[in-house]
Amino acid sequence: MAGLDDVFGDIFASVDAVVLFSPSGSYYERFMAVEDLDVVVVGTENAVGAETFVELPLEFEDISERIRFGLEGALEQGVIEDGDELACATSVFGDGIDTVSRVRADAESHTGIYDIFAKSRADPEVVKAVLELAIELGQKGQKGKPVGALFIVGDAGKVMNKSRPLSYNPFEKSHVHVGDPIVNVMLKEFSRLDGAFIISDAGKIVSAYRYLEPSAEGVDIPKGLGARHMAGGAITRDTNAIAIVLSESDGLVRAFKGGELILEVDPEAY
Ligand SMILES: Nc1ncnc2c1ncn2[C@@H]1O[C@H](COP(=O)(O)OP(=O)(O)OP(=O)(O)O)[C@@H](O)[C@H]1O
Ligand SMILES: [Mn+2]
Repeated sequence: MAGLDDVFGDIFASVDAVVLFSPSGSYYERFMAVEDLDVVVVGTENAVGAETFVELPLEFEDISERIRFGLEGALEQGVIEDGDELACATSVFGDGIDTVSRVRADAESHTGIYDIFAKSRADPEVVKAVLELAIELGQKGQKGKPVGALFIVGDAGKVMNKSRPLSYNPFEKSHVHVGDPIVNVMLKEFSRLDGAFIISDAGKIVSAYRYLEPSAEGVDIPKGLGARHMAGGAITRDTNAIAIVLSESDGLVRAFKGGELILEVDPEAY
């Protein structure tokens, strides 16, 4: 098989590190036995007790997302560097690792996605569901027309204290959660209406039609955007919530945390 090693070997020749996605213990040990090799383990938990570990809040189904997200986290934690050549090994079909992909770490492609998932108070599944919903709304609009929407996720008690109702709250006595298909239909329907959705750390829809009243002092938002983005950004400085905002005017989905814009994605690119 020397011939195949020559060809496939290019994938891992002279890499700076090997990144193992959720390896088994014995698989990890085999890499640790290789001299002078930097090994980074990425996964939802550090099941192998790896020295260098990057936590993924979710086991991403999409392989390129899984790798992109893992590398962004690894860059953030300083365990790899911009420009590093990496052999990323993950499972695509089975339980074990079956695929190697050579990827160059690129700090420029930083999306901020790691920050909103890994460092938020809210459950990562909830953040993901709301982000997906905003992206879907951005792609489809409401009956073909562009819509805007504002979702405030996490730290709901404090957010409620810094806001007031614009109208009766249709979620008042309900116990519904983001991610349920029926709830997503409701949220899309209500997105035509004014104000913000307030969502708890665990994903419960606490309220719709909420008018946010944070102090907006010193919050910077991109030029051309108005009150929705200002209110969304500012509430994340006053509380530990994150804001996910779909702009009706430019169609982009943005996320704010700690008063800062940390993620900007074009729904059409998904
Ligand atoms: N303080 C607030 N709290 C909750 N919702 C708000 C607040 N201010 C504005 N909105 C909502 O945002 C909508 C759009 O407002 P505006 O055009 O000023 O925002 P924007 O940042 O330019 O967003 P877009 O890009 O979607 O137009 C309003 O109709 C209202 O529903
Ligand atoms: Mn506007």
